[in-house]
Amino acid sequence: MTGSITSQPAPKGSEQPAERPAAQLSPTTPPQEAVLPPRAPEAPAPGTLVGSHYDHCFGCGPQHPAGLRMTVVAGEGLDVTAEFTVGAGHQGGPGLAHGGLLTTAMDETLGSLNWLLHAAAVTGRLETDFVRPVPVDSVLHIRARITGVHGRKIYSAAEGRIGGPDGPVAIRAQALFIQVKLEHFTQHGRPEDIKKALDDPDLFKRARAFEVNP
Ligand SMILES: CCCCCCCCCCCCCCCC(=O)SCCNC(=O)CCNC(=O)[C@H](O)C(C)(C)COP(=O)(O)OP(=O)(O)OC[C@H]1O[C@@H](n2cnc3c(N)ncnc32)[C@H](O)[C@@H]1OP(=O)(O)O
Repeated sequence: MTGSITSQPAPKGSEQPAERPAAQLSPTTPPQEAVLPPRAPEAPAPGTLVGSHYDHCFGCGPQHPAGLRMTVVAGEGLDVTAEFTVGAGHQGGPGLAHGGLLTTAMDETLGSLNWLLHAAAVTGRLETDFVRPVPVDSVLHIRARITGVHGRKIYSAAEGRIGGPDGPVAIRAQALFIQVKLEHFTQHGRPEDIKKALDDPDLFKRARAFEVNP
């Protein structure tokens, strides 16, 4: 049996106000005062891999057993490119990518941009528009760029295309990342994972660098 959603009259007192408030900018749109800073001296050279920030990250960790294992390449400016191959294990509808996983791929790519500023930052807000379905076996070609920085807030945007790097857009995303100090991880993360992470000499080097230059 198929059902349909019937419209009910709104309860008394819940009517829309006669005048709508003026359209507001999305919190992922940089304010006028935002700037585009230069790449950090430590930023990966254009054309080179940005590198995983944590071996067990679901998005980029090479040791994650079921993660997306994404690799991201630094662009010439405050931009990166990445590819995500949609496998059979990534399905939502039959033969189609799950939207949440596509969002994860966008989040991971957008998060990689912060390395170009040598900033440790976490996603505060992520908005996605799913423009067309993405079939299993497609490669999602993602291009992402920083659109502005204001204080601790890093604004960015990305598109994911299918059928080639210049193919039609399948997904768009805008994000607001917030710079955090090392304590964000050490205070909130599961202690055994924090200990393991701090024991990793490479990660520790990066984390220390953030601590002295947050
Ligand atoms: C030992 C191990 C070392 C590891 C070294 C590795 C380092 C590199 C790891 C990178 C990892 C990336 C991984 C992939 C990307 C994720 O998946 S990150 C995981 C998902 N995100 C999270 O878990 C974040 C959870 N949220 C939080 O912890 C806190 O809300 C935040 C985001 C840190 C902000 O809290 P806060 O520091 O107290 O700052 P707060 O004053 O609330 O906000 C600052 C500003 O941002 C604005 N803001 C904050 N949230 C929002 C929002 N949702 N919407 C709009 N505006 C907002 C505020 O309004 C405020 O604006 P102003 O007043 O300054 O104008």
